Amino acid sequence: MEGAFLGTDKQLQDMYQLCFNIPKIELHSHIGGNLRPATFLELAEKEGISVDHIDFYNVTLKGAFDIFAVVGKILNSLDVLQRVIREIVEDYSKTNTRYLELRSGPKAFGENTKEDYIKAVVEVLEECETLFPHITVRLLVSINRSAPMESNLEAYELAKKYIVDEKCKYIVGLEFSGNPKDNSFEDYCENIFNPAREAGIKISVHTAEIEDHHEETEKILDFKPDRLGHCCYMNEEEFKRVAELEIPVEVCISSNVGTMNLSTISQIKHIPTLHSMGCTIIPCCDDTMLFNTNMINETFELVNMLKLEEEELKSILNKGIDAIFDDEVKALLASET
Ligand SMILES: CNc1ncnc2c1ncn2[C@@H]1O[C@H](COP(=O)(O)O)[C@@H](O)[C@H]1O
Repeated sequence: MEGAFLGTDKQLQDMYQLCFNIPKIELHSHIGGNLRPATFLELAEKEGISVDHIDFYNVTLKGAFDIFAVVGKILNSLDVLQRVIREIVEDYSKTNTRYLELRSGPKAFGENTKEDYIKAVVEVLEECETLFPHITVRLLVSINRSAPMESNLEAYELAKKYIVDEKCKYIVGLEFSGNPKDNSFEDYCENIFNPAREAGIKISVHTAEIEDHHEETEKILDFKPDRLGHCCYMNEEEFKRVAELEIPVEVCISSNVGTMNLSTISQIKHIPTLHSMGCTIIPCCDDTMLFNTNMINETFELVNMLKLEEEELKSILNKGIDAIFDDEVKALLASET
């Protein structure tokens, strides 16, 4: 594998093959951003919703939230939700992803409640165990910074019910996401994240996805989530704290190129910085549909970005196993590698 970065065709092919073969884990994957493109177009047509305003070749942060607005209209029943999840799991399984933590905010469709949404996810994940036996799939319940507090409180109560009271193996934590321009992490600590932590619920937080959010970043690092997502716009002090606190970071290369308005992957600096400081980094897709990506691609781009040899890649992926939220599966995956 040595010299793969000089980039002869054979070396690149070998590295790509390795990125396919190597067992992968995905810890940052939003259901609403992972529809198959064909399914998205089929559903939009069925609902008579125009997608002409969407530029799929250049998805920026604004473009991403334009797409989520459309997804919110077409992903409008439990049947569609279950179909979408089945397709997502099948596609991840085909990329040799062995463990997948999906994330989503529960929604009420028509007569159905948000709890019905959670039940439908659990039901289809159970079904996927038979359909796609080589991949284990779990859910993080999203706390959405763009949604009203009441709606997030309901999502939290549901997460607590399924994780703590019912010990449902399919739901393994909370995550904080949504349009980073809306509200602040701190707004959700008193009613959601502090009690969640006390109840033993694991938490992943989108952090520094946009510029000049240092005040929020400080509060997030003070809280010390179990994992962070993105960390695109941190200053030196913040990177140092992530390293000292040993918080694993979900890194999403293709997504960052889009949301940071970059023209090439080589312009990404935060991932090499995190890596050079000894942080655990886990390559993830974020939204496969929006950023036209998959786990093989994200792994391959990480290898190129950090100029990794095969053993270094294995070591990064192995370290990531320790960051997954399902402790039982963690032990199983660790024993297999
Ligand atoms: C591009 N980077 C991102 N930054 C912040 N939040 C994101 C995101 N990508 C996705 N989401 C969050 O996930 C929701 C869609 O999935 P669900 O409807 O919950 O399944 C989006 O509406 C947004 O809140």
